[in-house]
This record gives sequence, C-alpha cells and structure tokens, in this order.
Amino acid sequence: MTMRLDYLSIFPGYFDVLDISLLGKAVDNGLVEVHAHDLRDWTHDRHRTVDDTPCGGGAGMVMKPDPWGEAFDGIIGIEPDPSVHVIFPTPSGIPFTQSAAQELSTVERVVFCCGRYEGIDHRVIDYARTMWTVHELSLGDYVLNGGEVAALAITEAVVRLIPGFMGNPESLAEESFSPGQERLLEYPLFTRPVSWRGMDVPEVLMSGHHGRIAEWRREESLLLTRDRRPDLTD
Ligand SMILES: COC(=O)c1cc2cc(CO)sc2[nH]1
Repeated sequence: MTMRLDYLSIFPGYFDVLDISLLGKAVDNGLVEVHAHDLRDWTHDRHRTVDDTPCGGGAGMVMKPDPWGEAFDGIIGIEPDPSVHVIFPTPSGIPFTQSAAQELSTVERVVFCCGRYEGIDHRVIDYARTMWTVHELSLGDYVLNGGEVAALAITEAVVRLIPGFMGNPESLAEESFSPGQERLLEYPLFTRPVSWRGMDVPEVLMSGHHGRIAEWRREESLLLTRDRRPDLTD
C-alpha cells in the first residue's frame, strides 16, 4: 500500500526536506506520496490573510477558520471519511509515542495541519473531528513556533515503520521503545577502531561470546533506563 501524506502550512517549504535521505527513498519506491500545500492558497484578499486577533482578548494572533475549511474541502473533500487521519501537532495534545507511530504506519492517508501564531481557531479541530479521525499530538513539553517541525518528526517516526521501508527490519526490533523491548533505553553502541583516543571498546563486545554480550547489553540498558528514565521502569 502507498501512504499519502498531506501537509497544510503557511511555510510549505519546510517539507521540501522530505525529498531527500531515507524518506526520499520511500517516495522513490512508491511507499509514500507527499503533498505540501500553502494555506494562503485558500485566502481571497490581497494580503492573503490567515490570522486575526483572539476573541476575548489576549496576546498574539489566532489562525482564521475560513482558509482551513476551504483547504480541507479542496484537499480532503466534503464527505466524512474516518479512514483519513488528520494530525494537529500542538503542545496541548496527547503525548506522541512509538505505539502511536506504529498504529499510524498502517494508515493509508494522513493530513498534517501545522499551526502558527498562537494556534488555530478551535472550530477547525471540532469540524475536522466531525469528518475524519483526528489526533492532537504533542512531542513534548516545550514550545515551538509552529507545527511544521513536529509534523516532520512524526512523519519520520511513522514512515520508517511502513513495511518494506527499512532495508533491515531486524534493526527496528531492538530499538528503544520497540514492542517487546519492555521500554528500555538502548545500550551504548561501539564500532571499529577498537582503541580510539585512549578509549577501548568494552572487552566483552570483542569476546565473541554472544551470551555474555547479550547479558552486558541488557545490564547497560537497565542501568541507563533506571538513571535517565525511572518513569519507564515502573
Ligand atoms: C502555533 O504553534 C503550534 O502550532 C505548535 C505546534 C507544536 C508542537 C509542539 C511540540 O509538542 S510545540 C508547538 N507549537
């Protein structure tokens, strides 16, 4: 199956980057189809206005609902379709996790709505919920100027899980947060040269003793997780 990804933003150029590296390869081999759209193409005034002052007062500007509604009509359609997943990256969203990425990797169509200014008129999200499957997703508790960078992060997390995308699917199995990895952080990695600037690769990794190597790696993962992410150990 081919996944279709649409991006709605006043900075569609952010998504040019999807033509390069692994994601570019996925585009080339037909696994994904990417379309970035300029929200201002659905405005009708000379200044291509997409924002206005917040009702009820407050600082900054809010994105007007009209351009979003017309963009939805043009890009997705006017008939409800729960098979379309619409994602609003937002700091007030539910935390985006690897399991959410796993679920989204089986979806045929995803539309990212990237806010700017203080955010999008809430009626846009409410309308979208009447039409499609909506996800308001947060990447973490920090502030960005818009949803574009978050949309790129979510895209990478999702697309790399599409069957046939990664050359070596085994490499997915051992990663942090992979299913069956009991939510442990990944152990430290080493490669040649064995000695580098006075630092040597841990001997056990050069022993060829697979049982001891697996034991060392598990211990390192447990120590690292306990130290950095006690929240994952409960
Ligand atoms: C107007 O700002 C946004 O639309 C916006 C989207 C996101 C996502 C963040 C990370 O969870 S911070 C942020 N700001």
